Amino acid sequence: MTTHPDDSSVPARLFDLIQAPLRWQLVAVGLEFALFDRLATPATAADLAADLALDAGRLGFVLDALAAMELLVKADGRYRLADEASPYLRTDGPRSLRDLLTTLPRLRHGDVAALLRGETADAPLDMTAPEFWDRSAFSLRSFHRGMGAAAMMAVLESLPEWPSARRFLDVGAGSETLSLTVAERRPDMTATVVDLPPMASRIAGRLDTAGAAGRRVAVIAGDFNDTEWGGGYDVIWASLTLYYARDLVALLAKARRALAPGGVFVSLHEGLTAERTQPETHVVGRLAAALRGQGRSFDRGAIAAALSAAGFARVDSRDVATAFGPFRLDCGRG
Ligand SMILES: C[S@@+](CC[C@H](N)C(=O)[O-])C[C@H]1O[C@@H](n2cnc3c(N)ncnc32)[C@H](O)[C@@H]1O
Repeated sequence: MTTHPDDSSVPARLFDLIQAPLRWQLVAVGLEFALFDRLATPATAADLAADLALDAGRLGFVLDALAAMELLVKADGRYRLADEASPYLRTDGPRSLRDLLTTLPRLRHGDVAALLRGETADAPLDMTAPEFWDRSAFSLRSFHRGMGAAAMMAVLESLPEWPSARRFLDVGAGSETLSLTVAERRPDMTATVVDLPPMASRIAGRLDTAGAAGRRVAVIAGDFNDTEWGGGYDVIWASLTLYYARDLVALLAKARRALAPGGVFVSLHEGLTAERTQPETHVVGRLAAALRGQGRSFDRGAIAAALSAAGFARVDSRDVATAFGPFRLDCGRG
């Protein structure tokens, strides 16, 4: 979707950046006007403009630009949602990223100059408000359904312990999606998620309507630092959540105690390198949060070192490429 994908020279990258905010705005406009849902069936700009009370000529420019980005296909003057984009951009798509796309930019984008000057350009997040947790839950579920769970399942299914695993624990799960996928794919397994009470209640609500697989997923509501997790887990998973450990080594030691003999603790987090200037996805993506005083990224090797300090006899680490950036996988055994 970039102008010159083969040219990574500085001028080409700078020129491309002029377009980047426009690309994002086009997607945002597509969501705001439900263009992607409407174009599940082909329509002309005039058809759509009449429905939306917009000017057909101007709408045509927007639709052409979305077609240039290969999110729409234009043929004989009619536009339709590209097949490849459909599961992600339709509201009812099985992997709809709509909730993620409408919430995450509010956190990631910001007035960098104002934040740099120390002016608080945005209202602080109110973690006591139900709306905060609703938005987080919708955003995380969308992230997990659209891309997170697929990448995480690929990691889990690559573990040598996975075929014989029976009990799975997801610490700081954020949604039921990963555990439900485990339960659906593996009728011989049960899963447990731990999350803070407001998130746990939203997860439990979804599981209630998730049928037989949902009944094999248990929810523990509480702060993972203090709550009892039970024990005997074959695989304990923690992704993008260890920032909230009060004492990382103590939390990992707790995970180790909760493992069954032969079990494995698996962490998937960024691992910053090059003096915290790489990978770009995480450094730039988390810039606004960092400027708001919420910078929480791990350095590469930090989790592996904490696993050793927590008593794991064997720690293996490798890089994992995902649609949402490069990550470091750290596994603790023994
Ligand atoms: C960024 S999300 C990550 C969700 C998911 N693991 C993933 O990889 O996408 C962090 C999750 O950790 C949960 N969390 C944060 N602090 C927690 C704590 N002290 N105890 C339990 N869960 C916590 C949040 O509610 C949220 O669901």
